[in-house]
Amino acid sequence: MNPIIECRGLSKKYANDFYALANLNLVLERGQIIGLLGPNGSGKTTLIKLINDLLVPTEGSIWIAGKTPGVETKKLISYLPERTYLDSTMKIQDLIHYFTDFYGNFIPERAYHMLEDLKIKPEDRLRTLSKGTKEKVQLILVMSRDADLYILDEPIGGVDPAARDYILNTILTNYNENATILLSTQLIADIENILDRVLFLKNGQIILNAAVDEIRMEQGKSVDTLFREVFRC
Ligand SMILES: Nc1ncnc2c1ncn2[C@@H]1O[C@H](COP(=O)(O)OP(=O)(O)OP(=O)(O)O)[C@@H](O)[C@H]1O
Repeated sequence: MNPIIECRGLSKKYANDFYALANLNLVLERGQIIGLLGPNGSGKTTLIKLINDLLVPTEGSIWIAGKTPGVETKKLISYLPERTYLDSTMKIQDLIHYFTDFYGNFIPERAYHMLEDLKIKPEDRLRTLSKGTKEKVQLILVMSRDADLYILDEPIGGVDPAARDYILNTILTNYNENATILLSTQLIADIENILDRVLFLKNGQIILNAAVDEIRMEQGKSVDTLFREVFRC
C-alpha cells in the first residue's frame, strides 16, 4: 500500500513572505498514531491545512494515499480543526443526522455510544454546552467516521484531565488498525502513551521523526522529557 502521507520539498510561504514550512520531506506509513509536536509557530497547523487542502503549497508536493489533496482525499480524511466550524444552534442529534447524510463513512451508532459513555445528551444544542463538552462532541463526530486518516488538531486542549483518558481510549478503540491518526498537541505527557511515532517540527522543518519505543529505549527518556530538552527556551 502507498504511504498515507508523503511530502517532497514541501514549502509554504505566507503573503508576508514568511516561510512557515521550508523544504519539508516526510513519508508516513499507515496504521500508526503519530504525534505532530513543536513549539508555537513551528508550522503544525500549516502542515495540517496543506494536508486538508485548505492551503496550497508554495513549492513542492504532497500526496495523501498517493493522491494530490482535493475532493477525493477529503473522503479519506476525518479532520478535527483547531476551531469549531459547527453550527452552534443545532442539536447534537441533528448534527449526527447531518454527518450521516454528508459522509458515506459516518457510523451514527458509534457516535451515540460515545455520547452515552460521556453522559452527553443528544437532544442538547451545541451552544448550551461548556467549552470542554463541545470539544468532546466534535471529537466524537470526527472519530465516528470510518476514515483512512484522522487529523486531530489539539484534541484534548479544553477537556478536563479525568475525561482525557476516556477520550484517548476512545481514539484508540475507534479506529481500525489500518487507519492513521496524526494529532497535534502541547499536552505531550498526557498523550504520549498512545503514540507510536512522533514528529518534532522546528521553524517549519522536521528535526525528528522517530518511533516512540526507539526514543524510550535508545535515549532512555520519555517524549515529554526529550521535547523539553530539544526546545528549551
Ligand atoms: N495567514 C498567515 N499569514 C502570515 N503568517 C502566518 C499565517 N498563518 C500562520 N503564520 C505564521 O506561520 C508560522 C507557523 O504557524 P502555524 O499556525 O502553522 O504554527 P503552529 O505550530 O500550529 O503554532 P501553535 O502551536 O501556536 O498553534 C507562525 O510563525 C505564524 O505566525
